[in-house]
Amino acid sequence: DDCTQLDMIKVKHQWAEVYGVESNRQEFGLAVFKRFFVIHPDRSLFVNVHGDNVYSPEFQAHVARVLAGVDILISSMDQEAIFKAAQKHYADFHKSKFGEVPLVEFGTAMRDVLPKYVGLRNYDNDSWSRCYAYITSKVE
Ligand code: HEM
Repeated sequence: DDCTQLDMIKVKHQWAEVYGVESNRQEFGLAVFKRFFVIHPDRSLFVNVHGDNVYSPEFQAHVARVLAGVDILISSMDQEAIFKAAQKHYADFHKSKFGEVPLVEFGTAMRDVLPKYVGLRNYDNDSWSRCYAYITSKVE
């Protein structure tokens, strides 16, 4: 299913609660990665960023970089040319260094954690599913 204009508005708005100035984005990111490692226990790709200790400064800095990437994708979702360029940048980076990465599992981890940070009443799982699929869709 498509990530519609309305889905984008909702996701951007809810993302602001998670990642905006008044949020605790570091705590959110840590929760996502903890959940991700439950779903996908293999941490071997993350040795360079101290994946064995998610509380280490090295891993926390990695978390910040990934969330910044998610922020760029979400922010540019409705500006096709910029979005495509950003998406290609991350796709090429992961592909050249690691081959396929478990993006579906990462999305599940995000959606498992999001309701706690967005607020259950506002959280729209369907919009997040559709737009996460969009931002992680295959690039030509
Ligand atoms: C939408 C999803 C994702 C985004 C936006 C994203 C973004 C990023 C960014 C911005 C970096 C840092 C690049 C740099 O060094 O400047 C990174 C590194 C990395 N990402 Fe992702 N990522 C995503 C999902 C994943 C997933 C699911 C995996 C699963 C294995 C993964 C594995 C890695 C690894 C292993 C690194 C490098 C760690 C190191 O520095 O050694 N990423 N990612």
